[in-house]
Amino acid sequence: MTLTLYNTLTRRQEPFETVEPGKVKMYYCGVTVYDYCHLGHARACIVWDVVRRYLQFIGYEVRYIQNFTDIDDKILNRACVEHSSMEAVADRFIKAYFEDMARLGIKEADEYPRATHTMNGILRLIHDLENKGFAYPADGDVYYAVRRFSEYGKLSGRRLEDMQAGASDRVNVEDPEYQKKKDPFDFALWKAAKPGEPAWKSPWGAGRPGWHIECSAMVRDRLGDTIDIHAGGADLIFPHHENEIAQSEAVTGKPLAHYWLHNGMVKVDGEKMSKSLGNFITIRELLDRGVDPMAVRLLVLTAQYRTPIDFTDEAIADKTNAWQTLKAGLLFGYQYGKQLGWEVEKAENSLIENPKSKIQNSYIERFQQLVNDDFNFPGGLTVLFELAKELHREGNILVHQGKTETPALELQRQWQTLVTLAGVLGLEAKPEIETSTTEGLSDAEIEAKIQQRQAARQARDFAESDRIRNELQAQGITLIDSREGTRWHRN
Ligand SMILES: Nc1ncnc2c1ncn2[C@@H]1O[C@H](COP(=O)(O)OP(=O)(O)OP(=O)(O)O)[C@@H](O)[C@H]1O
Ligand SMILES: [Zn+2]
Repeated sequence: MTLTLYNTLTRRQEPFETVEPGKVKMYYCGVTVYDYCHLGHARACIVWDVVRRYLQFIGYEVRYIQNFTDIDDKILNRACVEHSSMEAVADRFIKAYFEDMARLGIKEADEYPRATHTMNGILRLIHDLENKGFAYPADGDVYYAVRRFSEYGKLSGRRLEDMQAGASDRVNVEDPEYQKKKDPFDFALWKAAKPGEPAWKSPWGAGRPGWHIECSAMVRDRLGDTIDIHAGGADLIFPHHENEIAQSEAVTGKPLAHYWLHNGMVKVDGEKMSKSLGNFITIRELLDRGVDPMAVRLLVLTAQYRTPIDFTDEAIADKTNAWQTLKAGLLFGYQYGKQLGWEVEKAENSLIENPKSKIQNSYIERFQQLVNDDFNFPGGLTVLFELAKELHREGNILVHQGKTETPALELQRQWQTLVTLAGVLGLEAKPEIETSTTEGLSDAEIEAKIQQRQAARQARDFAESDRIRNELQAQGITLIDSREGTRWHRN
């Protein structure tokens, strides 16, 4: 079974082959930290989190780096409005980033480089570009000479000539940057310090780096000249990633990344959800409303990762329902394991030690076959839902008939498979939280209530009998009356 990926660079789906066998070097262009993260960022972070988890699941050792852009005009503007510093604004929103992502169950990257901590690498790259004739200083700024890089446009498929035709009437000749550039398409690698702005020393005078060079330097610093996967949102293909390629490859003469992968946008009424457009909902707002983080994950994973998603309240409601189904399957073992004679804790531990030993089966194979096709997570999810529905059905049979159709050991394997595959997608149901509402009543207490209700019924006190039923229902316990007596189950 081979993993094949759609590569933005070649516009084809290709077999995945790494530079070093068994190892993946992966870089994701993370957030510019000037505000809380919105659902668009959540999508990007969830997609790359799951890509990393999946690569690990199929046996790769993954080194995953995600940056924070902590030098930017937008951060400076916010600092100015708040009478604060760029560093303070960045620190605040980096802290918020970690809080939000933890709530969504995003695993931390191996490292989170920041532009401000990569200044030497940035200066070295600009220096090398200048030495090789790809950069020129202009009045304290330094620009990249786009026309010197013959492959410019290879990622986005844009040709300078076409862009020129389209852009000629949009160029602002009054713009001071325009005056300094030799060509309107050249872009800033270094910007001369402006009064009151943070600045770093450089051979071209005090200033700060441009956005694109930050990433080129961080990739090189942490991962080397050529990496396996460079990821980011589709909005970054041009100019950001095109410029990263121009900068890095002009210096090293080697490909920056073999696979360029891009997640589709979260949209609102057809437009990109974006901080700058103001049409966003933050992750914390959404979760504070009571939306389950796993419903957000499902919203992201039920769409192919490259296609756009429309964010609507209905979509969230729909995924919340879907999560209930999956959750029921994931909690099966905790709910019925003891009754079925499993040793749940032992089984879980052995899963952690050796996830594949216990669960080699056709479900895993099918899951892998589906996901190997360009990270088809929606396909993979169908396997999870199949397992969850089956377990849910067996749970109902157990409650009503006192035994299951499928042998207990087979059910245990199915449950373990479901938990493992869900873990690959970062989907987790926490038994201590999910069952906490019923934890107040032990099995014996529930039985006692049922006895009381039985007595009330015999005394034809149906109001009292209903009261007890409703009281139990409110605590997540359903009663089922039959000729043999009353059975119960936790919902
Ligand atoms: N609406 C969105 N849907 C999917 N991914 C997004 C969306 N908005 C941003 N991203 C991705 O999130 C990452 C961080 O984005 P960044 O902080 O640069 O946001 P941004 O695009 O500048 O913000 P905005 O456009 O909201 O002002 C990038 O990889 C970007 O492609
Ligand atoms: Zn980047």
